[in-house]
Amino acid sequence: MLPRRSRLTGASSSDRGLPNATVARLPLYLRALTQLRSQGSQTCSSDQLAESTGVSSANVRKDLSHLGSHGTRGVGYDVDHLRAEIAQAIGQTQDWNVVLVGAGNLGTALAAYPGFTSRGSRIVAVVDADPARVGEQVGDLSIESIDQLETIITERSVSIAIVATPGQAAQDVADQLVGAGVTSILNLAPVALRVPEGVDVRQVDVAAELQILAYHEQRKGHPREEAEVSR
Ligand SMILES: NC(=O)c1ccc[n+]([C@@H]2O[C@H](COP(=O)([O-])OP(=O)(O)OC[C@H]3O[C@@H](n4cnc5c(N)ncnc54)[C@H](O)[C@@H]3O)[C@@H](O)[C@H]2O)c1
Repeated sequence: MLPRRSRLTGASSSDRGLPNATVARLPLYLRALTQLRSQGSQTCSSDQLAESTGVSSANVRKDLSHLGSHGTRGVGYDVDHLRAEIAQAIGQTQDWNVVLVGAGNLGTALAAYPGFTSRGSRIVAVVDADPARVGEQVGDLSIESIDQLETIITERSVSIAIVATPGQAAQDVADQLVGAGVTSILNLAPVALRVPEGVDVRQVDVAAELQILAYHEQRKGHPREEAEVSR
């Protein structure tokens, strides 16, 4: 039995190559470069990439230097070449098949979103534990039973899963996913998943992001309150 621990990918430097902070920004550059290309640009500067991604120019240059791309002085980066390099680095030279578990409010909204495909991930199955939901149409897919999970993962070459179940079901679902061969999980449920070594977990929590913004809002309000008191 492999050791299991609560594990989130992305908190520190990756031991497999690029720093995790760089990996997290590469999709932003790819999106910006795709847009530049569609507007007819053949070259771009680090300042342009910084502007359209919200990353500092210094970080853009540092991130791209990890790929061996340094640009040409006075010209910048070749858009097509850089797109190809980034796509290669983040594995977007192939489509990744994704299974989505939990066809509730959040799950169905994600499953019906058509924008993942153009960015390298394709939801190939939506599964749910509620028999009443099985057969219901979500976007192009019809909801399948959780009992089919293992077969779906094997037959459709799924390596990535999205967990959109209630928190109390998420660990059990993660165990089933890992048991069936999934090695990357995007967890939307508000629980820390325990997974074996070699399985990557990313956690997305909009409520936590809002709490961070609330913290900054509170800090912004603080000096104003002090100014009012001192008047
Ligand atoms: N990450 C975020 O920012 C964020 C935002 C909103 C909600 N959430 C979380 O996302 C999850 C889903 O939220 P929702 O509003 O869509 O909930 P929901 O209740 O509408 O849907 C949950 C679905 O999961 C299914 N389910 C339950 N147990 C299952 C199992 N063992 N296997 C397969 N399917 C199972 C249910 O039948 C249901 O269809 C919750 O955990 C919620 O807290 C996260």
